[in-house]
Amino acid sequence: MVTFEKVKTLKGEVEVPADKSITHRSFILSAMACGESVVKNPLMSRDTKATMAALKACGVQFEEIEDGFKVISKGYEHFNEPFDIINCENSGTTARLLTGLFSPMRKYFVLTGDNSLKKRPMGRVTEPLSKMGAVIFGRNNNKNLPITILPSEMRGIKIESTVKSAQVKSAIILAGLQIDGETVYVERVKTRNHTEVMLKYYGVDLEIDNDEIKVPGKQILKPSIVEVPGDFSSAAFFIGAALMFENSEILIKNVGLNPTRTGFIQVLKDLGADISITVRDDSFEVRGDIFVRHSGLKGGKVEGEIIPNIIDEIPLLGVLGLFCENPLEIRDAEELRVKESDRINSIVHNLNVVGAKIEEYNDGFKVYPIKNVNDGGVLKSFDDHRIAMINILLAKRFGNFLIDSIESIDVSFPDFIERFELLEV
Ligand SMILES: O=C(O)C1=C[C@@H](OP(=O)(O)O)[C@@H](O)[C@H](O)C1
Ligand SMILES: C=C(OP(=O)(O)O)C(=O)O
Repeated sequence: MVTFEKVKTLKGEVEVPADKSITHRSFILSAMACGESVVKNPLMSRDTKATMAALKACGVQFEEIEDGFKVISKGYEHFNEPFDIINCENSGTTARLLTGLFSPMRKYFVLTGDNSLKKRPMGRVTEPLSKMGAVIFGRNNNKNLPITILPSEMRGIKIESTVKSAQVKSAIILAGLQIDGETVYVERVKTRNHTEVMLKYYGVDLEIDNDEIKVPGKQILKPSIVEVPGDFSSAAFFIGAALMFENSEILIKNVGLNPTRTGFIQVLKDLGADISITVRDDSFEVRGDIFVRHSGLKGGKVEGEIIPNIIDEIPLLGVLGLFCENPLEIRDAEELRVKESDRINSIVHNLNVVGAKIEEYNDGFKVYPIKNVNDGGVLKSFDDHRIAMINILLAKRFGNFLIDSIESIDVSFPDFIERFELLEV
């Protein structure tokens, strides 16, 4: 059990750890290129270490340098067959992207994960990859880890997205660029586009034509130098905190501001939040600073095409619902049920513990402004890093609440508490 002292106000400047999505991709794309790439300022967390370990198991070298890693590879055509099972730990991004990466390699791979990841859906990648010719077997009728990838003959075809997932899109693209023919991925609702943006930076030819991503086969990646910006989804906890703690003012520096990730700012501004951004650099992935001042929020309904853009921030948005003038309703977010925990269930559970009224739907929830905070209780983190960080915010805002465990923050933001406490006044 963990407890925290009640905090009133937060003030000052903070930097957040490097972007998790971009770190995974910078390791993977550097490994696919033939030669020496450099990844500066990567996130070194449980999830990204799992991706690095998997690539090392295929013979890719990671040499530590002062501000990151040199990645030395013979290119994707010359990956070694791993000697052992690959453990993707807690990371959906590792499992899905590596399934796409490995499936055309004509080698034998076995992928597994921790107890949470073994429950998360893999059919969303094994099915389309199998349509492209991949031979993949897995537990529960190929729907769950562990999975086995066997040698196969894949070819480019047209794949229509069935889930709103950047991980699925990325898996198909990573496979498509290694095989014969053109792969077309049709994405009806836009998801984060780091894979597309970064592949172009690594010299890959990719055509984006409305909702179609066209990937010519048999492409070569050129070794590159990348610097990973701060993670918007980690910055979101400070944006949310400034709006939860009265009189707060926080400047968050050097954050990735890719527009397919920053919908949370738009949603909050629509609710009445005082947030401004300053773009500093747009050369690799756009980045800049975010300034947030405590302000009143109106409430309302958030649904539709914005949802994939804010998917990792929705549980936090639920907490902000407590501080809105009117109820805040989230719909179309059924994907939350298959994250590290069932995040709809997790948020409903914890907001009930603090004394809020909250209605649960299959695809979301409705939070009512909080009237009477309970005297105390135990918040549960469900082994989910984003829920654990939310619980820390709730415990510091209301006092008196215990949290069952916060170890999972290692997955994306290992020093969250230290950075948060520097802002407390
Ligand atoms: O591609 C990525 O890096 C991610 C995509 C999203 O998952 P889905 O693709 O399952 O929506 C997101 O929730 C996850 O944190 C990271
Ligand atoms: C869902 C997440 O990550 P992943 O799918 O990579 O486990 C997350 O970081 O919130």
